[in-house]
Amino acid sequence: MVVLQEVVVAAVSCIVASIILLCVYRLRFHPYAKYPGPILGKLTTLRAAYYAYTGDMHLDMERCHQKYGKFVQYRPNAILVNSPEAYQDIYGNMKNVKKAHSYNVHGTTNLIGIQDKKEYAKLKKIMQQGFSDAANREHEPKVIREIDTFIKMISADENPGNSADGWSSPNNMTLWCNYLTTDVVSKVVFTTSWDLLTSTANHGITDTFKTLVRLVGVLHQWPFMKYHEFAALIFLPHLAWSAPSMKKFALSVMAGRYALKESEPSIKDVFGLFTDARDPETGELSLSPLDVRRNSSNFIVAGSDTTASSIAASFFYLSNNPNAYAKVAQEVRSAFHSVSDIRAGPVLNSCAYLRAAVNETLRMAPVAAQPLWREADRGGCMVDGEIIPAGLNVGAGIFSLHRNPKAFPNPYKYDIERWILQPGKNEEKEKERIREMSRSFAPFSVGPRQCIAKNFAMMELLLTMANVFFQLEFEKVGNLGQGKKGAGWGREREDEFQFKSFFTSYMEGPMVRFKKREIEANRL
Ligand code: HEM
Repeated sequence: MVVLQEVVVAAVSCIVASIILLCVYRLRFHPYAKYPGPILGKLTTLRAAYYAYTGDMHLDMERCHQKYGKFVQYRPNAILVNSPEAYQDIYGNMKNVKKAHSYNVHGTTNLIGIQDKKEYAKLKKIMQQGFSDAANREHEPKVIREIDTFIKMISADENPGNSADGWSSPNNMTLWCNYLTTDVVSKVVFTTSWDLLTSTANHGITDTFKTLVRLVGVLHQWPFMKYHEFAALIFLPHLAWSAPSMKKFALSVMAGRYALKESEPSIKDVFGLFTDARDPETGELSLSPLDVRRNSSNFIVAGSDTTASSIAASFFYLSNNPNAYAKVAQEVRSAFHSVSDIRAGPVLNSCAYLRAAVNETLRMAPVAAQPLWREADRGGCMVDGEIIPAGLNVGAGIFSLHRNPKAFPNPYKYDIERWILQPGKNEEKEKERIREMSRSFAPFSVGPRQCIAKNFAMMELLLTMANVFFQLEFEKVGNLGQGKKGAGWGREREDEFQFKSFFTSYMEGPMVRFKKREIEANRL
């Protein structure tokens, strides 16, 4: 009995001593110990996991920068750096960094999760064809068809809440934008979709996506990546269900796509492009069926809530800012003569206020607001004048970057004019001002691992908002989604759209009602 007691005491002492030694090492001798940061963050990565879980990580990072400065030790092995220079040093081209080990959570053969640069280059060569300029031109009619349905649904006359003056009943735009973008991206990738805009049968998928990106966000901060699936089941069962649920939804849409291909062998889509891709040297298929499935499903997740949140945020900010609304409305309504004119191209590109409104929305509500961790490669790297030793993580938050008052004066204000050349001022200086500001603007990230479908996403955003402005009037109803007094640090500004920073962001609302404008609304 005494022997057992001694063994237990010795074991406990060893554990306590190891923990104390680890704490001393992390606080005093770790290469990152010299940077300021929250004590708990220096000791354990679970602090970051907690903020990823609550969805307040973007605010916590911003608060840390305000308290500790540009460099913050946010986790034992990871620092955050907040400056435009640091952003380019970490994410720009030809940098000696790779994606952090935590990206394994996406799967090691999934484009977004690949660490190895050679393997990544091989896969990217195939996948970027799916969203090249030529491919986007082919996708455009599919996008427009879904936007047509979206507009019909949000402004539906048969809506029982419609008032006599033609306004629809209020729509929760986070939900409707998710239905739109999920239908768009699944049509583009698989030719078929769950028809979320017109049927409620699969509306559960939005909850699956939301839970999945929350789970992935937490696991990105999890201490032991090797056992992340097991850890998720034990510690986060209320989130872990989303992975098998996502697989089920993906398989159902793929089954629909196979059936369609039987009856219409000529269909062309991104899934087909991935399936048929061949290695130019061997002539063998480049991707296994499993990798095609995983990557295609990943495109659905990556391409739905991101664009949905950006469109929902556009509705929030434009309905909250009458001057911006009026300028975009006037511009769009005079640029196009009919609905069928609204296409990607020079006229859409000439809508400076529309683009300014979208840019300003992406600045205020960036959808990738968690730190996108990178790992210094062999030999280390330099970030804003500091040496990052090999193997350690470094990151910069897009949310903090977009609120840097040096780059964006009055950063909490939604101000589309900041993106417009101001009349009466020196044009060259104005262009330089906007160029300089754009160095701190990175909603799609920058460099080799920036969003692969950035141009597609911008096309979808601009086409959606141009069509809405051309065909409808809209106004906000109530306060859903906005900041309010007592809501906690960073959540009190009433004119700011609030979101949860999971791996991608999640919002609620705004509630918006619509009224049809009197125009010729038939596509030619
Ligand atoms: C407004 C909409 C969007 C925003 C703001 C956005 C933003 C981003 C950001 C910041 C990244 C970098 C992530 C990282 O470093 O871990 C990224 C990567 C990615 N995005 Fe997007 N995205 C959007 C829409 C889309 C769409 C529509 C698709 C697909 C149809 C897509 C597919 C991807 C993929 C596959 C990656 C991984 C690329 C890689 O690792 O090389 N995104 N996106």
